[in-house]
Amino acid sequence: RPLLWGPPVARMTSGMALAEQARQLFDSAVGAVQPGPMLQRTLSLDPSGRQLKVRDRTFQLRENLYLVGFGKAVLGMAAAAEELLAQHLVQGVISVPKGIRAAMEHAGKKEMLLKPHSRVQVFEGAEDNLPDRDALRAALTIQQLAEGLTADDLLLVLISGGGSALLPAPIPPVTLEEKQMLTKLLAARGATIQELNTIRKALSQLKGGGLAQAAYPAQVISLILSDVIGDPLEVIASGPTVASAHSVQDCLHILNHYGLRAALPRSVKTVLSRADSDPHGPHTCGHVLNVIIGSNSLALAEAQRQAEVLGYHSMVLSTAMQGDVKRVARFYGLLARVAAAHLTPSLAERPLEEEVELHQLAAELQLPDLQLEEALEAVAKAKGPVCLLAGGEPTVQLQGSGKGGRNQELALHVGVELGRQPLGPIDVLFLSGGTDGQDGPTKVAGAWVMSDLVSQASAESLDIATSLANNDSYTFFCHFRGGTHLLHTGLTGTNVMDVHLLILHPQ
Ligand SMILES: Nc1ncnc2c1ncn2[C@@H]1O[C@H](COP(=O)(O)OP(=O)(O)OP(=O)(O)O)[C@@H](O)[C@H]1O
Ligand SMILES: O=C(O)[C@H](O)CO
Repeated sequence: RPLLWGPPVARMTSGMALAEQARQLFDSAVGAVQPGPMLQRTLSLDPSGRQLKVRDRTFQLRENLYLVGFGKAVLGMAAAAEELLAQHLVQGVISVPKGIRAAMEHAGKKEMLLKPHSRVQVFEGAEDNLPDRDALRAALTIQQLAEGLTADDLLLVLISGGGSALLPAPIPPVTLEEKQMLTKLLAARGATIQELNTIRKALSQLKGGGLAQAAYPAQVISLILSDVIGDPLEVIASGPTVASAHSVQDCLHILNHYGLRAALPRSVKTVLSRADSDPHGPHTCGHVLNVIIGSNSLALAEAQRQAEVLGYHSMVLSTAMQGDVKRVARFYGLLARVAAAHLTPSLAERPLEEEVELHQLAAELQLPDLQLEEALEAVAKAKGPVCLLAGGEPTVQLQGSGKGGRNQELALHVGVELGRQPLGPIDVLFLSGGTDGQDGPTKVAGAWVMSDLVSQASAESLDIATSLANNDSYTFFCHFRGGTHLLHTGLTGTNVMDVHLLILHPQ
């Protein structure tokens, strides 16, 4: 790929060349949160091979190491952990998504696969991110392993997004089907991941610190790849190694809010009413070390570094992008317009109205870590190509029956927004991609657009409004310019939400 390492950015002008660079930046973000490098950064063995260092803590190894894991990125994490610690590993059990081994083999990603004689037993389950019988079998095997440990043992727990569905262990008499149904209903009614996981914790034996308690008195080291904004330990995969702080009142409030309280199965009511009188109270986790080993901000930091190597002035705007994709797209459209005017103050009039709307929208979106002022100041000083980065997980209100994902839908909306405003002599590119490589139920990670999207689409007789109304962004991008605006990465083996890139390149 000569373009990727080709001439400096200042001499690159064509859209495809910019797209190549955007793709390179996206790849560098994903590369920073690959399981192998992340584990190697976190774990190290002393020269005798008998002491395991995890950040600033040390643990004695004497063939006493066990491993469990659950989540979409856990196969590669387990492979990397076994590579490093094989001589001490007694036994392991992981629960990973259905078909992931075949997909990784197919993609030639050997580093994501366990060796043929691995001591780690693999369960695949939770198709469509819903708990199922296979995931239940995995959870019971993990629970048995944890319960059999002694004070001399060390349990390494590998956790990533998707872990909740891959570790279902409902508290009797709640059944798997009841839990599945409740999870589905809450998700369909728009419950946030915090709300969803509060309910999951209340109904589970292993979530909310339950796994850590099952492993007691063994020492527990939990290595966590975050797929939740703000990296809250108790929310990611429903915090199986984190003391739980939710109350029954919280659960009832959530169930009420989504109109589910009246129709609750008797079993769920029974478990919730018992929780209030639990004599042991919340789990304690003094024997646990929880470590976040990767997150969206780590991925963005690497993309920012890489952008600067390529000659861009680069800034991270936010790692907490959330809210409806249409509003997030409007935000990026306005930002592009205002930033473009800052880059060419002599040519463009200052877009005061847009600036006011941009700040209003930023306040409404409530992005806790947004660096808008700082970014605009940096752009004003830049006098050259600029790359603004953000991450998070906007939401799509599904109305149509088309095929798409939130990244492709966001990119399509941003393309429309970019077409609304004069941007002056500046090439603008926006890219949105899911770091797991799979945007919704499609085979691509996302898409990229430039400010000529609307005119190009109409030249190709493609109707953007209809595609958007039907949530059909994937079909749109498959046709648009022969599919060249789709971001094909294949499954990446990691998962730290989405990455957004806004490039402004003076012509
Ligand atoms: N046709 C569609 N158009 C746009 N978005 C869609 C469409 N179908 C599904 N989605 C969105 O895809 C998302 C689910 O896909 P995906 O599995 O990538 O996300 P996820 O559940 O957040 O998992 P992860 O955190 O691993 O990315 C939901 O947010 C859903 O609204
Ligand atoms: O598994 C889960 O609960 C979600 O992916 C959030 O971590």
